Amino acid sequence: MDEHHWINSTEPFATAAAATTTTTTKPLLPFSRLLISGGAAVLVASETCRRGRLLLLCPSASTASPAFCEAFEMEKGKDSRNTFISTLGNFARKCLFGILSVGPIPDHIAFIMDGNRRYAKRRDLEKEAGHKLGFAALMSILRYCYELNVKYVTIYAFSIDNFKRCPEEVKSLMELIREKIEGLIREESIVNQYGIRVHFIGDLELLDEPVRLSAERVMAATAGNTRSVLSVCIAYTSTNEIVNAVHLACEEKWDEFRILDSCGGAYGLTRYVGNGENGENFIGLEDIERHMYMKVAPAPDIVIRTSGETRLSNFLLWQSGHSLLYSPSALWPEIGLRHLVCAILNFQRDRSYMEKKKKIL
Ligand SMILES: CC(C)=CCC/C(C)=C/CC/C(C)=C/COP(=O)(O)OP(=O)(O)O
Repeated sequence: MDEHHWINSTEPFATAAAATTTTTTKPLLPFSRLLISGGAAVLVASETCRRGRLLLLCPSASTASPAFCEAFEMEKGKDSRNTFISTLGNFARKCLFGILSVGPIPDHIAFIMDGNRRYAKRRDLEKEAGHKLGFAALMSILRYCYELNVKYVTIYAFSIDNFKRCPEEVKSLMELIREKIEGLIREESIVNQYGIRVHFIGDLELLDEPVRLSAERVMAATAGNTRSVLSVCIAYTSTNEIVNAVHLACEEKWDEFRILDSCGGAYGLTRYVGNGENGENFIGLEDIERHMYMKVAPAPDIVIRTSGETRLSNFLLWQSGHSLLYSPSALWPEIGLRHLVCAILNFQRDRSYMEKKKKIL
């Protein structure tokens, strides 16, 4: 085999097309390997082979050298082994989920994705690579959640405090987030596969325009999806959410108050400020909850924070008063099926304990 070239693309056809002009030596996408041998160029990507789309770039495959053909056959063999293992894995996961579903499945799981940069640092990678791997981990975990019929998933993607990071990091993270947001509505995306409605939660005005526009596009495109809900908290903190909700609730009441008062007889004043027993609270719990960004989902049953941290870091403070907290020591890119299963088992144990306790009381 003469040469191996690595190329940076997830699109097989785009990759193949790009391969004629662009190659780099960095293995950015381990699955995509371009073998150039004996005048034949073939895209040998496990992903691609699995979907049966193997692309020959040479004018005729018969021009390929024996070395090339041998390498090609080896890749095909490896691929069928991988397919077998992944089919077996899917089957085992289905069985496991069937057993788990005998007990109660949480309606809503929230994730604080912590540890992308530490993961990158430990492996001598760029921070951005850590975030990319974090996104890949997120996609797997979302798939497991939706396979388990978890109706609501919420993720902490970017806090208002994260804007204080160095400008280059914020810029590259925002660019990555924009790219990933756009990807959410591609045909083959998990959002389309599982009919997920996506909400972006937070003070979206703080985002750069391209990111905000992408978020709005995704919200509009998925507004008709009803199977599950994904809430992406971005430019979000709980304190900001609460202050904003109180502010909107006050404005709403103030408008009502003015309308009532304009009818004469200080009607608004009597109703809200109080007249003996008839007086109502100016602002009640429901008035605030109606204006929370997170009104799109019930309170989370479980909050999972990776990297062993047990702080909430200004995430869903209003909503998580009764949530079970689960904090595996794995960094976010390392999160996997076992962590999700452990969290759900903890939830099921806690639920049955709470039910027993209620009966005793
Ligand atoms: C759907 C969508 C757009 C998702 C965005 C996904 C994504 C990868 C967001 C980055 C989240 C983030 C700041 C993680 C925390 O790691 P950290 O930087 O705090 O790492 P550290 O804890 O090691 O410092």
